[in-house]
Amino acid sequence: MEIKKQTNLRGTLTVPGDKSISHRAVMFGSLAKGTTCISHFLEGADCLSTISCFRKMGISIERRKSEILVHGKGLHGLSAPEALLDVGNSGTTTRLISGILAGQKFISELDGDDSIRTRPMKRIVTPLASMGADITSKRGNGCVPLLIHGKELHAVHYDSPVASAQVKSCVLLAGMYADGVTSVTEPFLSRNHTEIMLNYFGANVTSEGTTASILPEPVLEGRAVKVPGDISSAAYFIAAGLLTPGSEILLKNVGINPTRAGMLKVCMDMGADITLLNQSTEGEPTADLLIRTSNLKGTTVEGAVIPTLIDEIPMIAVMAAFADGTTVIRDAQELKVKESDRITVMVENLKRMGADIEGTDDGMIIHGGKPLHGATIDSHLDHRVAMSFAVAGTICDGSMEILHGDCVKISYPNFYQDLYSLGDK
Ligand SMILES: O=C(O)C1=C[C@@H](OP(=O)(O)O)[C@@H](O)[C@H](O)C1
Ligand SMILES: C=C(OP(=O)(O)O)C(=O)O
Repeated sequence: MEIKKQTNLRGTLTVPGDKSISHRAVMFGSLAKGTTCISHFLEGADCLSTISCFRKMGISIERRKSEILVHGKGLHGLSAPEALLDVGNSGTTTRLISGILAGQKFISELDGDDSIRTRPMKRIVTPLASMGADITSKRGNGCVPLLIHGKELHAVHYDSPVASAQVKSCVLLAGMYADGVTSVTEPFLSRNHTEIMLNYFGANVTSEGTTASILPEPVLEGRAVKVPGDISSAAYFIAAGLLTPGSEILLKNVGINPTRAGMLKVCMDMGADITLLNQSTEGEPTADLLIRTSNLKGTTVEGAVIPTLIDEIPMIAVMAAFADGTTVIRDAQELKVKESDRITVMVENLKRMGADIEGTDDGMIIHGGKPLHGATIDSHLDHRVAMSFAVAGTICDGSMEILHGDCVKISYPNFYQDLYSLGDK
């Protein structure tokens, strides 16, 4: 994929629906009684993997032009899948569905692509096993393929060593099938979409600090879910708008849940001109984001903010390379176990562009403001890496090529069309 330089980004953009919320709407809709109607659903490959898994367990899911209809069968309505469940590239599908499958009365098997086959699943197998689940990593390496024999589950309190919404959600979902109150404490608060949406569907989830608890056997009712724009997708246009000279763009209806919106805080710390308009606090909070070209300066990104912007760090690293001064990113060791090792891959590719960057065990140190030029970038089939460098390519001089650039289909199928929709024609 060849990337062209752009100037004067102007206009309005609606980014695709939130990936995390789209996955959950399909899953919880499948376990609810009645029909769940999902609007602005993300038609990315990851969310389509979730649809395919639930269809294989007997759930009828209709894909209409502007909405998805999930005809749920209740908490105990899934049927044994005839074939293995293909989770594709999606960590969210794998970890959340495992919590559900652990409590079923049937056996199931999960497998996916080469990337998901390297991602750690012990982090969910350990708490699920403590609840009485029977899960085996078929290759004995703690990764998929996973074989799950559904069992009667016991309620536990789980102290998670990682701030991960996928681990938290997995345990809470298993807790729906347990014999008492199940709770999870995490070191920092991760995204709380599961807690919000399960309650909306009729479950009883309470949150106190970094602990979330769920009562068993909820009666979930089908609902209308309006998926907000994905702030992780908006991140590319926030960065492009801030860094491209002569820009003023409006990103409509973006989710700004505080457990997800750390990118906005970091941008403000870097000196960004961002205005929040039309804020709504009904359900998941949303706003329109007005982005204007800004002179950015370096900052420090660490601690509790990390889980609230974990997927945006590749884009933040690129912004930091264009900003003046030094940016330090710490406490982000989770980046090593995403679709690629995002510390190594960002450092390797930013160096190719001429950046002064160094990887650390848990992040990066970027001395910004060096002249950057186009390069051949290896996305390592990681959608966030491809999109971050595509944005970089619209700003820097010289030709930029992204290898395996089509991996953007995982979370943003129309990314390149949208990227070129705002610049001078
Ligand atoms: O729960 C979710 O929807 C997600 C949680 C995060 O993963 P972790 O839970 O592994 O941090 C994030 O990186 C992923 O893109 C989506
Ligand atoms: C890490 C990501 O997703 P997942 O864990 O669902 O594969 C991501 O989208 O950046």
